[in-house]
Amino acid sequence: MAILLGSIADDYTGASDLANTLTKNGLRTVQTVGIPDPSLALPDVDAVVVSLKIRSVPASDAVAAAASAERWLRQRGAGHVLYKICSTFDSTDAGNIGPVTEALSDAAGGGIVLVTPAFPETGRTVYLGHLFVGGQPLNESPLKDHPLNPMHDANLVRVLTRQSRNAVGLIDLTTIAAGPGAVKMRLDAFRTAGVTAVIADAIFERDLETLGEVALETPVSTGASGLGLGLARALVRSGRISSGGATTADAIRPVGGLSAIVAGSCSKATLHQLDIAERSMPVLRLEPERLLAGPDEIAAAISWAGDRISAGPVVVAASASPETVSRLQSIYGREASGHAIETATSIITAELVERGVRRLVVAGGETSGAAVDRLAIPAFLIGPEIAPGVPVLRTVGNAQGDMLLALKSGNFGGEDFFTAALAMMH
Ligand SMILES: Nc1ncnc2c1ncn2[C@@H]1O[C@H](COP(=O)(O)OP(=O)(O)OP(=O)(O)O)[C@@H](O)[C@H]1O
Ligand SMILES: O=C(O)[C@@H](O)C(=O)CO
Repeated sequence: MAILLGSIADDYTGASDLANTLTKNGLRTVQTVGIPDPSLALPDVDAVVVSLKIRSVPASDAVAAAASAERWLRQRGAGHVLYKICSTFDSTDAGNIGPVTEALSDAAGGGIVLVTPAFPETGRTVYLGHLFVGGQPLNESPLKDHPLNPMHDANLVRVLTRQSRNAVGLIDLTTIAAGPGAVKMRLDAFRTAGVTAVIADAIFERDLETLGEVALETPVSTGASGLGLGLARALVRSGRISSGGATTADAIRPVGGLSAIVAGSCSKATLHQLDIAERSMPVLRLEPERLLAGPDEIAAAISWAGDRISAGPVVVAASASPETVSRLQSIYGREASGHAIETATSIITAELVERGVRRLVVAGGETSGAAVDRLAIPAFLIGPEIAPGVPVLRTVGNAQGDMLLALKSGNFGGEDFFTAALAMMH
């Protein structure tokens, strides 16, 4: 299997978001969970998205994991590797976007890297290097209260500079509107000045098409699904996609079994989706303090779900408001509480699957990563889109048999996302 485009995603929901975008734009795509075991038979595809859980780990661990994935992708023919980051640039001053971008660039011989988290379809735009989430600058958006990576600066040149060894440049919208030739000239000037990463503005899909065309001529880029769209369209335009396009129908053949939703995302969108779900299905709100105190809360949740699940889908949620999250973090620490809650939600997920759940929605990137790892699912085929950035996924090579999943990024999906997702999974 020779692939045209490789991607390393820093979390699992982000990986499915990108895989969805690549599929919608004509690339046959598979999402793997980590570097797949050689024994796993992967379908014939144009693009592979390797999901890693490296957004909120120490930078040196993120660099090592990304470097191995890059080698694996290059060995399979990938001429370009996109490092898929969050469209809200989730990271801290300690990394990991800067260190991983520089390491991937070094591995590819040291070229300049285009960086943009723009994803206009979900309201993420970049202007003069400043990231907007809907109508708000990043630092005024709900991302200011993110449990793991609170974002307090909308100026991405500054944010990336704090994470990088080398200088960071900006390619502004005026240059991008002038087309690929103008962008290449600007990149050349930056390269001569020793800059190794540039934040690129993008507001409309046409900006991302320009950036995708330029990026495809370089070995590495860093961005969200918008840049994926640009790269996919550039590949299709180049005539190098021979497959006649991607299809998603096969991925949603019915799997039967029970269905459940597990949420660990504390994002504003998820909190509202949980309130709406409460009107139509049983929702268990876990007590985070009790989750951290010992195994009793996990056992109680499994028993609560076991009593109800044969009658219809159930929801188990750790999610809480920013005030509750900060109170917990001030007692137990940010990383320790996040990690303990992810472990708890992943144990509950695995127990639900043990009891026959085959259709599963997980809300939150870190939460999804922990759950998918515990289930040891090796890879996913990409099905149709439920909401922008969230496709139905079908497991490949799963020990429990075929399952359908949706891994929802915290801020994605309309208010009825959970019922909409389950309505597409049979
Ligand atoms: N009640 C809570 N108090 C403190 N932390 C919590 C609570 N509930 C969940 N968490 C933690 O908050 C973090 C949420 O991150 P996660 O990536 O799952 O969601 P998200 O950031 O909304 O999603 P995404 O990364 O896809 O945008 C996880 O580490 C989770 O364990
Ligand atoms: O880009 C996004 O916003 C999402 O795919 C994501 O990465 C959230 O975890």
